Amino acid sequence: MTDEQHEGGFRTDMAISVDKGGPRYGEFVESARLFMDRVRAAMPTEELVDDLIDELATINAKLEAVAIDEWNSPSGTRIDLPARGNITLPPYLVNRADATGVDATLRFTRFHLGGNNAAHGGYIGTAFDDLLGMTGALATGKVTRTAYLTVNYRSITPLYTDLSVTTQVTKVDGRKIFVAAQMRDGDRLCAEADGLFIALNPGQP
Ligand SMILES: CCCCCCCCCCCCCCCC(=O)SCCNC(=O)CCNC(=O)[C@H](O)C(C)(C)COP(=O)(O)OP(=O)(O)OC[C@H]1O[C@@H](n2cnc3c(N)ncnc32)[C@H](O)[C@@H]1OP(=O)(O)O
Repeated sequence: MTDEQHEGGFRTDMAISVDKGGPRYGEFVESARLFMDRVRAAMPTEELVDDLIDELATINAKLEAVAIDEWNSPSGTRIDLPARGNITLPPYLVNRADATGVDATLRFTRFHLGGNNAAHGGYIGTAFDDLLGMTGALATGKVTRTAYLTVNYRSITPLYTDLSVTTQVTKVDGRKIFVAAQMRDGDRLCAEADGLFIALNPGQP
């Protein structure tokens, strides 16, 4: 897909894929996630920091050599991988997805730490935004964009725990898709959200 073909600010066809980046792309993304966790948890010596800067310069140069535009990258389009292979998103697995809503399992790790072993509220909002955007897309067959998203934090959201996220379409009114979501640790409600997503018109920036 070229820049001209994507018709506006978001993909019109979502450009989903299962093979870009090859069979070990998922392992690569998980290694990058583990690296982010390790950085967050590290108390390195000065010498180790020197070493790591050099090693990372080599890795970053290799990745710079294969950089590609957002419309064609595997990140965000690999629907066979957690969070579509997008390291920006907290890793979730979709268990069910249809026009009425989505059920997913999500696990926050050290990278997503807010404080006192609990997840950062911004990452909870990020997870809701993406899964509700997916809900809007599946409800309409179109790309949708967040108009508003309200998050209520009801109880502490733990790290290293399988959390369930459930989303529902509550109302569709033309281009407006009203949605809701809940994040639970077992039976305990950790956070809930409601939002409005707007189906983009063709060519809309
Ligand atoms: C199983 C695997 C499948 C995989 C399948 C792939 C799935 C792949 C998923 C990807 C998931 C990514 C999910 C990321 C989602 C973002 O994060 S998007 C980024 C964050 N959001 C933004 O940047 C949005 C910025 N705002 C805008 O661009 C524009 O304001 C909007 C939201 C597009 C609306 O503008 P517009 O299209 O010109 O529409 P406009 O005429 O203003 O409003 C339309 C209607 O909505 C109402 N409205 C608009 N905004 C509001 C508001 N804030 N409050 C109340 N009403 C509002 C208007 O009043 C109007 O109502 P009516 O008069 O029709 O009754």
